[in-house]
Amino acid sequence: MWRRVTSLSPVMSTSKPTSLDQAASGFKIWRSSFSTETPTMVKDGTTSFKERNPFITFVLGGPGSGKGTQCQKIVETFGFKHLSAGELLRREIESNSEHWSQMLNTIKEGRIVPSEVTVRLIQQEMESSDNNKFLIDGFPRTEENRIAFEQLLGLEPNVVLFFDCPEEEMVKRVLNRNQGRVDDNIDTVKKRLKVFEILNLPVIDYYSKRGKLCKINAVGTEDEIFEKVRPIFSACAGK
Ligand SMILES: Nc1ncnc2c1ncn2[C@@H]1O[C@H](COP(=O)(O)OP(=O)(O)OP(=O)(O)O)[C@@H](O)[C@H]1O
Ligand SMILES: O=c1ccn([C@@H]2O[C@H](COP(=O)(O)O)[C@@H](O)[C@H]2O)c(=O)[nH]1
Ligand SMILES: [Mg+2]
Repeated sequence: MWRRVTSLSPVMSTSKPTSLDQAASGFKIWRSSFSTETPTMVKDGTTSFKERNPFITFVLGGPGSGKGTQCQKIVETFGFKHLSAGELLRREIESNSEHWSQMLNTIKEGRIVPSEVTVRLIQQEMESSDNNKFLIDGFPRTEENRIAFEQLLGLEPNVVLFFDCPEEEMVKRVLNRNQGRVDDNIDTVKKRLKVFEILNLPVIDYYSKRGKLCKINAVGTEDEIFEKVRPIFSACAGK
């Protein structure tokens, strides 16, 4: 019942002056204060992150599709480092970092935080990790996110998981989650579903065309779903 998309409403902020950008014009000052320097530059003979040749998995799916739940199981079984983009943003808000109130409002509205913010947070976590296998959960949300990540880090994902779940099931799971998230309410969930359909499905389609997508039916118990995930990583981990 929430699948109909009537317009490209103000769901994200882009770096080019499009109509979407105008709709999100409240972000302009916020965005301009973030550095665009590429932190992967080699400094003083140190190795760039790209040269570590990390194994990168993007984990995508609508709100409540079970991304975080399955990431936890992948971590336990295959030893990946789990980076949830939403969690990194929530941590920034809790630490009262600069722009915390814009981030909070964006999340309450189910919209997308500018790429430079999210990519910077993900990049910092990756570069400071000893682990070289990453699960990047809930990112990229938009084509702009995807391009920003690939350009700034000079890296593409090795695998993209897509947890495909019916909307009714996603709504039920989110509303039962009980973790005190500001976006776990019916109004925000409707908006997040719309944003997912308009902005995230094209990213999923892009990786499908590149032969990188593993689409998983996310209906069933958590263990049943993990049994569909396991073979994807078993091949490279020998488990
Ligand atoms: N297969 C499942 N069956 C029933 N409930 C599930 C299943 N997988 C996860 N859940 C529950 O559904 C809720 C949402 O799961 P989870 O947080 O993993 O989703 P998510 O995709 O990370 O969502 P979001 O994008 O909102 O962060 C949680 O309460 C979780 O315990
Ligand atoms: O790359 C991202 C990831 C998340 N957001 C915002 O955070 C919320 C919650 O994300 P979850 O992955 O569901 O935890 C999401 O609805 C967005 O508002 C983002 O802007 N960019
Ligand atoms: Mg999650």
